[in-house]
Amino acid sequence: MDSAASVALCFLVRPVDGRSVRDGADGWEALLGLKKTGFARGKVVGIGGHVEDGETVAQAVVREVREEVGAVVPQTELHHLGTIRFRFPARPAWDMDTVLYAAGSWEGEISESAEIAPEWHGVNSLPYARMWPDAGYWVQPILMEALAAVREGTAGHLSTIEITLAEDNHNVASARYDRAAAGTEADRRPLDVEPGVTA
Ligand SMILES: Nc1[nH]c(=O)nc2c1ncn2[C@H]1C[C@H](O)[C@@H](COP(=O)(O)OP(=O)(O)OP(=O)(O)O)O1
Repeated sequence: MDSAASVALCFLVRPVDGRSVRDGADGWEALLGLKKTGFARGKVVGIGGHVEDGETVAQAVVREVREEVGAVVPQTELHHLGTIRFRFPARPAWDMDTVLYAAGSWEGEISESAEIAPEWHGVNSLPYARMWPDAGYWVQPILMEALAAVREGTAGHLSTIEITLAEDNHNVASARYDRAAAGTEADRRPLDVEPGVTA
């Protein structure tokens, strides 16, 4: 049985100061965070975390964003972008199935928490040297999907990404990125289902 943990991440995106929502990718930045505690401490990561018992995936990502960086994202503002399967063959307890979202609208100020120091980065100038080595395979393409969803409201593509970590649980053994055929707007709705239940 696949016992990977259920995790959800949300990329908040905004136009760079003085730029318009119609600008190309150079005019946009995304919220990442320096992990200060526990798993992946010292790495720059996406904002999010584990789905807890009794929560839907969408409820979990809203809660994690609020806990980690203080922003309140209405579930109606979540754009579903796809899923990443992180596999750690040398440490299967760390396996994660991670649902990806974007949001371009939220309430409250972004602020630091005990777990995360938030950092805005241009979507074309990501801090790869401070991220997981696998970030180079998937973060930028996912942010392009995020921009399409948030800026243009297009249905876009749902992505399925498979990252298998090397024996050191840090470097990449293999990476695969599949973009589904462009979906419908309905595919973009928040995944309002319990973890493990197929939407
Ligand atoms: N290879 C990898 N590359 C990457 O970029 N992010 C990864 C990754 N493997 C795991 N992650 C991310 C997905 C998820 O957001 C996070 C899980 O870390 P944590 O255990 O810290 O989760 P939580 O923030 O939920 O912690 P809790 O608050 O204890 O639930 O790590």
